[in-house]
Amino acid sequence: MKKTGIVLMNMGGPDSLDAIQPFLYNLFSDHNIIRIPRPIQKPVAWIISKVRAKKTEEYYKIMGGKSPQTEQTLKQAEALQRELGEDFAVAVAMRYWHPFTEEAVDKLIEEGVDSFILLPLYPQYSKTTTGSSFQEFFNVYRKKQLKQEVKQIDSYHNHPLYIKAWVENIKDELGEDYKNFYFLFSAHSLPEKIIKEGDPYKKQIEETVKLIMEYFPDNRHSIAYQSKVSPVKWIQPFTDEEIQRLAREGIKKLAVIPVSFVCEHSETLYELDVQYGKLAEEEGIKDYRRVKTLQDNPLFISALKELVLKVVDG
Ligand SMILES: C=CC1=C(C)c2cc3[nH]c(cc4nc(cc5[nH]c(cc1n2)c(C)c5CCC(=O)O)C(CCC(=O)O)=C4C)c(C)c3C=C
Ligand SMILES: [Fe+2]
Ligand SMILES: [Fe+2]
Repeated sequence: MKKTGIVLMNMGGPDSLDAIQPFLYNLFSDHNIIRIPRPIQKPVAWIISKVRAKKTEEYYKIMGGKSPQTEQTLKQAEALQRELGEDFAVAVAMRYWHPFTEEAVDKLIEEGVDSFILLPLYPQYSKTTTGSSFQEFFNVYRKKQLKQEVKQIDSYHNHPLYIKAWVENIKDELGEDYKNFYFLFSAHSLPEKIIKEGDPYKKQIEETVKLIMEYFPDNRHSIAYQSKVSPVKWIQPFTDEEIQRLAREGIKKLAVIPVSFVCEHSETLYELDVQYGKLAEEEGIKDYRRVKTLQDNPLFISALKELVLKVVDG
């Protein structure tokens, strides 16, 4: 019987306070995410990770000492495995922390898979995220001299079930009162240069938002970008500045929708909930809500299943 290996790709997050610096070192060593001249990338990554770890530690402490990303991604993998059944084997491949891509590939080889499907947990494609995970997979694939067929799913920012999962989470959070909320979609920002080089990420975010808003024709909305890291120019408006602008406009009921994320981590639990929740309160926004990420929402897991089956049917 043939078996297909699903490589469920995500960023990964520190699973303890001690893991923060090595996690950051792996991240800053990646030329796809931050372009430091190659000969000095690793030593510079070591220095930046040492410095940044101190700041980052503060918010992982508030989150209970670790990122919940790994646990939630493993839950998504279990749910997808149940949906797909025994002709498939699902393994999680994290880019910057355990379980790493090589661990996922070893697990799938042990399970005897005949082919691989690469499935990123990034609905919108960016070469900094999905592109980097694909590259890492092919590094491992070449190193192990594998021969199995590989297919990849680049993005699914407009998949109807992915859109419906967001609609469901928004209505679950806001209830009957949803019509009275301003919707602020917050996506991870990127250096402007990457978009100018042709990265489809921003266009795909805009399309996801347009499709979600077809279900909410009477709500006002806008898009903003969060989590700028380096001193270069990043895509704007920034989420905190947009919250301040909306407060000045007199918005009192604000729903923030973390549209580029499918599980919880520092960008949602610390930045959106703690930092921007406080900012919204200070700015006079009376009802600030943050819609939860999709995690193992059955509609989202069905979207992933459909994407896989479409590739298999080919
Ligand atoms: C250095 C530049 C970075 C780019 C470009 C970038 C793009 C990018 N990131 C995500 C999603 C996540 N990033 C997360 C953490 C994180 N990202 C960067 C840097 C860049 N990201 C850093 C330094 C960190 C560590 C935290 C910090 O020090 O601020 C996470 C959370 C990990 C966790 O806590 O579990 C996510 C998720 C996307 C989607 C993206 C581009 C589209
Ligand atoms: Fe990031
Ligand atoms: Fe980030």
